[in-house]
Amino acid sequence: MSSPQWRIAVGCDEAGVSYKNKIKADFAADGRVVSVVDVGADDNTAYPHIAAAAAKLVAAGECDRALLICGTGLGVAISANKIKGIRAVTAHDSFSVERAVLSNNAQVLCMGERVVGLELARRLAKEWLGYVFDDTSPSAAKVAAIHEDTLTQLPTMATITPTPTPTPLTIRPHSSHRPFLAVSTKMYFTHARTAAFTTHLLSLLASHPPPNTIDLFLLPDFVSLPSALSTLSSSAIRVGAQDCAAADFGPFTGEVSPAVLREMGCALVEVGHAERRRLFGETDGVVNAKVRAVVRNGMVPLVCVGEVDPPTQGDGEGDGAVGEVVRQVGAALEGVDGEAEVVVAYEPVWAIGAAEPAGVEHVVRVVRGVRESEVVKGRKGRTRIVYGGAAGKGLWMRLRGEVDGLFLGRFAHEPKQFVAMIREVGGLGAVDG
Ligand SMILES: O=C[C@H](O)COP(=O)(O)O
Repeated sequence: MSSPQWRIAVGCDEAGVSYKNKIKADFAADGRVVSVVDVGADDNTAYPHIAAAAAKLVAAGECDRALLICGTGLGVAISANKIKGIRAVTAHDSFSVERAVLSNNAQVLCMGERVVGLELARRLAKEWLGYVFDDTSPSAAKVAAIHEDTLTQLPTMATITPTPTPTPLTIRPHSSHRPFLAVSTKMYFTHARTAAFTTHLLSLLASHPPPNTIDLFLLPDFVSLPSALSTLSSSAIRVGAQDCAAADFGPFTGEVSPAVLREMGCALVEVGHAERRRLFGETDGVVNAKVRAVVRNGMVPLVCVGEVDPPTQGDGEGDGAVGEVVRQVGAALEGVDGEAEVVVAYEPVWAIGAAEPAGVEHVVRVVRGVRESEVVKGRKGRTRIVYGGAAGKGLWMRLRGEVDGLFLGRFAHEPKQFVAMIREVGGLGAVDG
């Protein structure tokens, strides 16, 4: 058998620079290596980004293998394994390096500069080049099983099991749903600002990881969707769109198809925002057609509803709002599969763009009214009701247990603000600075 010709990606964080450079030079001089791509600049880039960049080259078929170095070899392995199709291992002994390839067909080898001596690391990297996985070996079926859907795919929103709440019923009387937290950039951002927002968000989350108990979404403008999807692909933040067409394809110049959004990787589509109803004349019928289009394409609709006028004394403390909002929810969900997952965003129109959110009592009254309405109670699919409209820091502590999450706008347009909200909803402490 002819000896393999490897295309190898190498990378490291600041703790692994000298080993990475030494082994990279070894590879360059090794006749079994045809190319070496160094994804790690010698700066202070955090290891998850380096590891993901190298793993993506392997996943995309642009490299055959990757060798990653950090302080322990652990963080880079964990990060690389987040990339679909990647099997990354940390190994510091000859037998493990051999089995990593022959038993596990691992394409990514990780080592720790603070764990193993340089000469051993170089020797292991050299040995590693000599192993080739045998597709006909008994290990092949086990390796294939690693990537079966049940093991590798994150649960879809519809199948995520709600987190059991340890909080007493008196504090969380109306909601045991997994919290939902989304931020829309509306049309406030340039494309460059969206890119800077996602990059900064990633770096903040690297040092302050979000709890995995919340569904997190960013809804950028359409044009910024591809880069946001790419940048956030290995993070806990999923990406959604702010609107879509009611049809999948056809002569609808300027529209964006829900099928294309799905194809791009969107999981959520906002429909019926008050600004679209007011500025673009979207009626209940249009909103309903779009909700059906989103569900038809396998995504979750974020259905925006809300009364136009603030409550006045003598309207039964907002009962007029309850009736109007329940009516809007009913219209939006008409003909929608009752088993489909839906997120309803209660956004009083008068609170959107305001300095303060609606009062807690008002929100609670309307949200309870929607939750107890036949249109929601009759649904089998998970139906979360979240609040939006000048939502910001501190609001979750006042509304939790009554709403299933928050839909954020201006007050999460700085990455630090969004991270602060994530931590608040996740029950984590504030971050200094
Ligand atoms: O899309 C988000 C909501 O409309 C809330 O926006 P806002 O918080 O800037 O008022």
